[in-house]
Amino acid sequence: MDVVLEADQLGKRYGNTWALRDCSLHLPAGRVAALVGPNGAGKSTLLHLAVGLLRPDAGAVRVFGQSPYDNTGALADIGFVAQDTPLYRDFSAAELVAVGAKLNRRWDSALARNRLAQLGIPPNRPVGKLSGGQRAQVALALALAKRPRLLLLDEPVASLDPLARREFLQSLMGSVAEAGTTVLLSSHLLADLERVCDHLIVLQSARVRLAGPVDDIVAEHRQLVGPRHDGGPLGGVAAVVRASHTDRQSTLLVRVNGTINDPAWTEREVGLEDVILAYLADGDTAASHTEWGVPA
Ligand SMILES: Nc1ncnc2c1ncn2[C@@H]1O[C@H](COP(=O)(O)OP(=O)(O)OP(=O)(O)O)[C@@H](O)[C@H]1O
Repeated sequence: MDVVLEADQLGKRYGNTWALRDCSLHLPAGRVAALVGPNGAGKSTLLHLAVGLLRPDAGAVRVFGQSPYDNTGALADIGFVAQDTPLYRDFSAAELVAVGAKLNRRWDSALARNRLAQLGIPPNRPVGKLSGGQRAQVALALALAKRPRLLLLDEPVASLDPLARREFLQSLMGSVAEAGTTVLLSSHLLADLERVCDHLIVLQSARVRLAGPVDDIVAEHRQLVGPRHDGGPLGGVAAVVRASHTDRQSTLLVRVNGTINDPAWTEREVGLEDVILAYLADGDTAASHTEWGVPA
């Protein structure tokens, strides 16, 4: 299994606060990975470390076996679209495509032009005068034209309308499947991610909560409904991720490590979105309450 991106006890700190901590994960080649987590969880920080814009304060990140901060040569193989898709605002889309051709080894101008024409993006208007969604489309077309082996996208579809979002994700899937590109994209739109991603990384409060292939993650989790359960071991259950109770009944989202043989429990399969929400639901906000001087 070729590993494209690997983090080992990776950490980044701003002052006394860790934006990312003890992050260990690997992303195999050819995967389309979703990076999810609440605001401030550390998603952009991880992407910025992976593209060499930030230097780790602990541990290491390697992309194609190299540290991206120390080996700028590796950047030729990485495409990155930052959050809010920054672009040179006085340049037109056509000019940006032409500049890209001068700056990149494997640039596919035809791909960018065709995409932007199909989307009806005016080629000669300064991109600063396009709508936010149109600007995002320009940035994405440029990232695809680079023909990267690893594509990092920080909330790429946040400013797109629903139709454009669907179209973008479909065409992203098409072009990455054709070229075998590995993709890591952060988003809050879980339903979109469930459709297109085959790998998942969940960050919360600067730490990795869950990471791995989507099929394995879904297969390892179940919803159990049964008599009220206030703790204690359950056969076949490795961990209770989330529990809700009425007087007589408990509904548990669990990670299983065997067969649930107790007939008192009704077992149901769960979707990826349910699993993600269960992991994110028990967020730790105590520190924030302390900082604001209000009771938790
Ligand atoms: N330049 C900075 N200086 C100080 N703290 C920062 C800086 N950049 C990020 N942080 C902090 O690091 C943490 C992680 O931020 P990050 O931008 O990685 O989160 P995120 O998961 O991408 O959030 P969002 O979904 O809101 O984009 C947050 O607590 C944030 O306030």
